[in-house]
Amino acid sequence: MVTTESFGARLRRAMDTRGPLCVGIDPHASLLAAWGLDDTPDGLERFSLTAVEALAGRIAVLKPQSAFYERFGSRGIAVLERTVAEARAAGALVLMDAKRGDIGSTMAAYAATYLDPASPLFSDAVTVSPYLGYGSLRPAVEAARESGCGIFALALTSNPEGAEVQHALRPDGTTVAGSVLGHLRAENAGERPMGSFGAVVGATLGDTIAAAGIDLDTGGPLLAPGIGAQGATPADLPVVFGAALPNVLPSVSRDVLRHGPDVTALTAAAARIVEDVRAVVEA
Ligand SMILES: O=c1ccn([C@@H]2O[C@H](COP(=O)(O)O)[C@@H](O)[C@H]2O)c(=O)[nH]1
Repeated sequence: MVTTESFGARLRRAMDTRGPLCVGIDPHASLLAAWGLDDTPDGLERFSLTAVEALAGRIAVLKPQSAFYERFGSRGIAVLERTVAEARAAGALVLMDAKRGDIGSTMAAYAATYLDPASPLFSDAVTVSPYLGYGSLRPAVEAARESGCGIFALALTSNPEGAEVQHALRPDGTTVAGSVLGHLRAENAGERPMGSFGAVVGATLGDTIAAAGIDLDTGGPLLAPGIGAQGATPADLPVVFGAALPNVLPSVSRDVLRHGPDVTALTAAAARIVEDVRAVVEA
C-alpha cells in the first residue's frame, strides 16, 4: 500500500491511539525451543505468525529483526516477506530492523529493498547505519520521502561498546552522535506533527546523553531499545530522554516474546508494557 500521508504522521497517530510501543519479532533459536518449535523455516513461520496474531492488531509498531530470518537463507526471507505483509495487513506499522549502511550506490539498492512499494520486503520504515557518513544515507532518505516511509538511523545504541564511536569528539568539539542527530533534525524541519526521520537511542544509557550535552530533540521519533532483556525499564526513560520523552518509541523484543507461544499471554505482556510506558510519559 502506498500512502500520501508521511510516516511521521502515521506513527504519531499509532503511538497516540495504540500506545507508544514497538515490539520486536526476534526469533532466537532459544525462543523457538522455548515455544516448542523446531529451529527450521517451519518453526520460524509458526513463531512469526503467532507473534503477528497476538500483536499486530493492537501494537503501534512491529519490528522484525532481519538477522533471524536471513540465517535460514531464501526460506527465511520468504517467511520474513509473509510476516511483514500480514503485520501490515492487520494494522501495525512495520519497522524492518536491518541496520543497513553502505556507500551511496549500494545504499540505493537497500532503499529499493525496503522502501520501494514494489518490493516484497516493503516496510513502513527501516533501520540504517550512518557510520559510513550521514551523506551515504541520501538514497534511503529520498526513497523514504517518495514512498511516505521512514528511516531510523543508529545514533546512540543500547550496547555498551557504542560509546567508543558515538561519543567520539569531532574537530569542532561536538560528538559524532550529536552530528547524526543534527542531520536528522534538518531532515525533519517543518514536518508536523512529527518527522519521518528517526534516531535509535538506547533506553540503557542512563544520564550519559545529558552529561555529554547531546540534544535529542530532532522533531522525529526516537526508537528506544534496551528495555527488558538488556536491563532498562520504563522508569529509566525520563532520565535518558528528558524533554524529548513525548517522541520516544520504546522497543521490547525478548521480554514480550518469552510469554509465548500462548497468544493471550503475548498480548497481555505487551499491553502491560504499554501501560507502564504510558504512566511514565504522561506523569
Ligand atoms: O541500539 C540498538 C539497536 C537495535 N537493537 C535491536 O533491538 C532488539 C532488542 O532486543 P531485546 O530482546 O529487547 O533486547 C534487537 O533486535 C536488537 O538488534 C538494540 O538492541 N539496540
